[in-house]
Amino acid sequence: MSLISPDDVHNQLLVSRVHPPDWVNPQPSDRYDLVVLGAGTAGLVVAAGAAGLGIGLKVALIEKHLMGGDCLNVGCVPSKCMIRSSRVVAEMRDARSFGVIPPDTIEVDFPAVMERMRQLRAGISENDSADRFKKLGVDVFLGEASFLDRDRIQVSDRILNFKKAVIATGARARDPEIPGLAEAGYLTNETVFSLTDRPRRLAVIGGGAIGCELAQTFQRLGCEVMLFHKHARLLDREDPDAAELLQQVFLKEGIRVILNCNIDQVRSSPDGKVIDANGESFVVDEILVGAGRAPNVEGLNLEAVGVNYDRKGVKVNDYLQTTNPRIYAAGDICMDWKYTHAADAAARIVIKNALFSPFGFGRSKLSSLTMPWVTYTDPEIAHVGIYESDNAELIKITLDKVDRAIADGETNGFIKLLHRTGSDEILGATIVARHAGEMISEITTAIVGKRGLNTLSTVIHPYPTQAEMIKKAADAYRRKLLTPTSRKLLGLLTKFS
Ligand SMILES: Cc1cc2nc3c(=O)[nH]c(=O)nc-3n(C[C@H](O)[C@H](O)[C@H](O)COP(=O)(O)OP(=O)(O)OC[C@H]3O[C@@H](n4cnc5c(N)ncnc54)[C@H](O)[C@@H]3O)c2cc1C
Ligand SMILES: NC(=O)c1ccc[n+]([C@@H]2O[C@H](COP(=O)([O-])OP(=O)(O)OC[C@H]3O[C@@H](n4cnc5c(N)ncnc54)[C@H](O)[C@@H]3O)[C@@H](O)[C@H]2O)c1
Repeated sequence: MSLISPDDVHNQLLVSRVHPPDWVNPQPSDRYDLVVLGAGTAGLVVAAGAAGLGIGLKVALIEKHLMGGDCLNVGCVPSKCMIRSSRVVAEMRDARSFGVIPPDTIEVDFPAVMERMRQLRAGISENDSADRFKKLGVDVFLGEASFLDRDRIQVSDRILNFKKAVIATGARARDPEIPGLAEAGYLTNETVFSLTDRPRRLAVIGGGAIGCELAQTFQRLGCEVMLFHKHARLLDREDPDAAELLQQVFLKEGIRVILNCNIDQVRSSPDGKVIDANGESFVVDEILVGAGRAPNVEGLNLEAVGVNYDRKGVKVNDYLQTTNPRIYAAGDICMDWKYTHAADAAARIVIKNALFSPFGFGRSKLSSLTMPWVTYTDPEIAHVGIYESDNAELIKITLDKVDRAIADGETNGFIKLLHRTGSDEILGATIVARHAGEMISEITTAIVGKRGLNTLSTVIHPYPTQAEMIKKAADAYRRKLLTPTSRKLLGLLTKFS
């Protein structure tokens, strides 16, 4: 049976790279300096980073399913490919406002959208391939890893002795435990990208990152989408104005958003799957669940090595060390930040702390990271640092003041920038814009480089770009500094100039 469906040429290429069917696990070394469990982003970065140093470290990497993990196979990559197709649809629907006459009907060839995604995903997969890691000097083992005792890990018929180990086994869709849901059947991120036919009516459970990105994508690709969310607003952990703006976009695009929802049960009927919620019954063809994540701890036998965990994942300290000091963890298995770039950053910390910090000297901390994130809806919502708080002053600039956004017809958005009261120190920002993800790094760079709004206001931004919004925010800060006295002083200066 194929490891990922459909069993077409693209998925065959993918599998040939990330879980080659004819792979023979190597004879293990006597003792590994590092054994990495899980070959998603975190595991791959740890293994490549340690082996790639060229200092003779013995590194083993174990993967039970597909190397590349969620991001490549069933997460970031396939979702962003589909989002791109769905943006084309949105642009075509909106074409008249640009003076372009669209065809009478805009047809979406859903199987072709999915095939494009599979083709691009297979193309990208080489980077995460077993062959590449073998060439880097990593011993790649395909099979399920399990700790035997404090020194040994078992994978299939091989036993690996380790000095240090890294748990990077990631997370999976959390079962929302709704009566009847399992019996009726549902999709998760592990199965939704295998669809080849478009469901006519799709329910999405969960209005977080997965739910929002995919609800909009499927609606634009021609499904009737109903989005069920527990809380009073979508993306409830994001800036409320950003979430409100997105909600308005969703409603305008025809997504049915059911908020404050409590799903009583799911049942099957001749007409489809019925969701009973908030006193109503909703009939759909497929249900996609994006209701948070559960850590992949099962089968690891963590008890044998004294690694503590709970329903949120493996417990780590700020150095990413588990309760067994020789075992570290990185990525979705142990972190609240469930992002590929966060897994990557954590993996780098693990390499440093596990291998290059004798007696604990020079260790790096997870809490020292400045972590941005982006929800790739349209418009995108990007965030870094703090949200609005009493100790910070807010500057808000809307995109309708930015020439390039006006020219692009993309004025639905804003930047909210927070700086320390009485100083130009940037504490956080939320950007809502079509390409907000491309803009947030300027703010992250400023925060990491300890540069404030005074510096940003001296940075020349090419005209016309939407990122000028950031410069406008910095200029607004400078204007706030002008007091009646300083204005008088400036007046005097002009007199003598
Ligand atoms: C739909 C979706 C879209 C996303 N979009 C984005 C995005 O746009 N940007 C972003 O930054 N993040 C995104 N994410 C999150 C991102 O995919 C994860 O944060 C990232 O993949 C975490 O990497 P990881 O290495 O910790 O875990 P994973 O990628 O889950 O990798 C863990 C690996 O361990 C393997 N494994 C598990 N148990 C064992 C075992 N016992 N033995 C051996 N191997 C094992 C698994 O098979 C898996 O390959 C998205 C996630 C989803 C679901
Ligand atoms: N662009 C990105 O970086 C990106 C994209 C997708 C996913 N991710 C990562 O993947 C992780 C998982 O995403 P997610 O969307 O599953 O989790 P999430 O935690 O972001 O959102 C899930 C939401 O579903 C709600 N929910 C839970 N049970 C429910 C129920 N029975 N009915 C209605 N609503 C319910 C929760 O209250 C929550 O708000 C996220 O933490 C995110 O970091 C990142």
